[in-house]
Amino acid sequence: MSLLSAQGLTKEFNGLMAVEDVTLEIPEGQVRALIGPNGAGKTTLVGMLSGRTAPSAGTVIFDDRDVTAWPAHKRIAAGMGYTFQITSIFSNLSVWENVALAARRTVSGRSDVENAVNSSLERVGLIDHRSEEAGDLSYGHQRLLEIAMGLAQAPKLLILDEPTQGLADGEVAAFNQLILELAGTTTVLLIEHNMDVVMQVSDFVTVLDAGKILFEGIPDDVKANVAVQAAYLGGGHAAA
Ligand SMILES: Nc1ncnc2c1ncn2[C@@H]1O[C@H](COP(=O)(O)OP(=O)(O)OP(=O)(O)O)[C@@H](O)[C@H]1O
Repeated sequence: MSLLSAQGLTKEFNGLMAVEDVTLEIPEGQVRALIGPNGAGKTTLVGMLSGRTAPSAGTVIFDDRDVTAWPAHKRIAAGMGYTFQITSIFSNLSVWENVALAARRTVSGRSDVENAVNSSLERVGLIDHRSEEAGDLSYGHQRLLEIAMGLAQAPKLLILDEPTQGLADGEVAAFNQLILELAGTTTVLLIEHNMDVVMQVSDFVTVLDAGKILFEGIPDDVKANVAVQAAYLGGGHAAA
């Protein structure tokens, strides 16, 4: 069964088709990667899925409900979580308190919030940093804190927007491990430029190019596809 289903999603900006007639099904438990060259429409598509961008046409069904007209906060409450940007981290609050603030948006009751915060910090490997001021964390740890803030909301679907950007190699490896551990319990939509990460953690890949789906398949098939190589991976020749 699909947890998220998008049909015919389209976004036009003053005549420019940023996303055109995209239909997408994400089954429960899947780690789905969304890739594509700069300007392909990834951010616009995810904006329509998460409620930050109103579509020009199309529908979004999440967890069996038509959420197309729902604002972002209502979708978050229904189980659609996405990583917070570092800009939404309060740098002079502790790591723990930042995650608690996120958790309180969907989890109620003191002990449930505490459990959500502790387990999220454990999952991303930041539990030993819980008392530190968030602003004192390294860049890589701040990115993991964003993920912990998303996880603390106990999402059915976790949307990660370029989570490995700016991470050191060792931190990327830790991120991969985290996603592999989440797989099966949390459905993940991952916008990612790092192809090694995509190959290692995703079950299925959607390739967007010029606002349309160019190809969908398992990572090995995406890697082998000539049109994808031409559009995105920088090699080969597109089929005519
Ligand atoms: N608010 C807007 N107004 C006008 N055009 C926009 C707006 N947002 C995006 N676009 C255009 O829509 C197209 C898709 O942009 P989008 O940011 O969704 O692509 P992307 O795949 O996320 O790119 P990147 O990988 O660089 O983040 C681009 O041509 C962009 O210039």
